Amino acid sequence: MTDRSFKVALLGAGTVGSQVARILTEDAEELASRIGSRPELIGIAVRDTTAARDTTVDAALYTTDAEALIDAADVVIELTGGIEPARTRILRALSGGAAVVTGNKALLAKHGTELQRAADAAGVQLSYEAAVAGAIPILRPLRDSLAGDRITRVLGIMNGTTNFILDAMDSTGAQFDDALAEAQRLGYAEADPTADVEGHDAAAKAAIVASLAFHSEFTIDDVHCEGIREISADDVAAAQADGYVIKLLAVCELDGEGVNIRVHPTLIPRKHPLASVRDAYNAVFVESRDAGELMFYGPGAGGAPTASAVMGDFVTLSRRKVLGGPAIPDQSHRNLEATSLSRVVSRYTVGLHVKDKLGVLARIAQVFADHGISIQTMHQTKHPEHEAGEPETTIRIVTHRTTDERLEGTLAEISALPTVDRVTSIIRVEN
Ligand SMILES: NC(=O)c1ccc[n+]([C@@H]2O[C@H](COP(=O)([O-])OP(=O)(O)OC[C@H]3O[C@@H](n4cnc5c(N)ncnc54)[C@H](O)[C@@H]3O)[C@@H](O)[C@H]2O)c1
Ligand SMILES: N[C@@H](CCO)C(=O)O
Ligand code: NA
Repeated sequence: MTDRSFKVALLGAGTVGSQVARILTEDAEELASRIGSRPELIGIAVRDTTAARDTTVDAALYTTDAEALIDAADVVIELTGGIEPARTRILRALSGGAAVVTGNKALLAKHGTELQRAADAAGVQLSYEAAVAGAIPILRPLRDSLAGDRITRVLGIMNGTTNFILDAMDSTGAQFDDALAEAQRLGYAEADPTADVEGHDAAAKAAIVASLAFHSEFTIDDVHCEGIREISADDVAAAQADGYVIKLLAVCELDGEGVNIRVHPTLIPRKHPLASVRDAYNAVFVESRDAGELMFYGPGAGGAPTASAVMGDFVTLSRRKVLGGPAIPDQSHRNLEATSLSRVVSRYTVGLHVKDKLGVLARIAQVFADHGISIQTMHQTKHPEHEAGEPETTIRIVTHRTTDERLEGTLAEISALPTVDRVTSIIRVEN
């Protein structure tokens, strides 16, 4: 079997692409045995062929002519990132009959349907395990291992940078800015960490996960997204005092006839399995009708770990190519709609900065009651006796379950009270 070969084109030789090139080169024999045919790396598309690179990879493979490479390939591995020209190149590969592996979450979360339709039309495989939670096998478990079950909810820590920051704040009491600087120093965060910190990276991954878990088509525009920039050391300390840890969670859950998809900072009990996910690790917690609760854990980023996921897809679809099995077509037959956040029911912690005066607490509690929100706990920080001026204090309220809409109305009224200075934080609580 291994005397036959097939042609592989790699697009991009950055953090992940360079690791894929290394594995394709170093493990050529082993891969040929696993696939049953020899993968021949015919070229690596880069922007600059003269840049310094890994010497284990044949320098003659680098080219700037991505299109010629794609047209000659049986399998295309896209690791350049961004929307264009990645989208056009993947469509070109698929329509030309090449199978495609990509880790491009930004592209999939925007144009996944278009790419899947192009793959279906050509009868070729499109695989993207690396796009969500790096090395962690999560997309194929959702699509294949759980194909006979019914998933009800997925909770995920799907961004390594923000988990590193929140973990540093939790374990050292660091402020957000200092933890972010440390994440940048260690190379976890991008030079421009906006997509990580604002939750957009996790939102793209949530859209991809929700599409597979609920057999429907969702894009990043269907995801409600809040980042972690507003989380303070005080929020983290208050969560700790109550037995919680703050994580940036991606939540995808059945909501009536639809699916609610959201990314936001969340308090989770310290005994929840997701609470123990430290540093830049990722984890995805899946709840389903028959399997019950499953957790997938591991490195969610980095060159070699992400290359492992790319290679897993590569070997799997190459085997299918060699053995002649059909590609797995689009699985979005349920056509569920994304639902609005306003009716999602959740518990909340609310921080308020207020005047420390007779009747303030009672007045605030009354507004919650007027809006039908039940308070679980209310905690007031002791005012330092030595401070000059009108005494002020911080109160922290944990609510029972309510809707986002109802909480918004309550806080609008509370913010307008003359004794209330400002709402310092609103964080959801997950059980
Ligand atoms: N780095 C990770 O931890 C990680 C994890 C999961 C998924 N991903 C995804 O994998 C992909 C690659 O990520 P990365 O970290 O290797 O990025 P990177 O920026 O390190 O590498 C991308 C490379 O592609 C090159 N490139 C960009 N446009 C090109 C073009 N038009 N033609 C040829 N080359 C071009 C760049 O010069 C760069 O060398 C992205 O889609 C990313 O979202 C990365
Ligand atoms: N910036 C991403 C890389 C992996 O997708 C993260 O921090 O998780
Ligand atoms: Na993965």
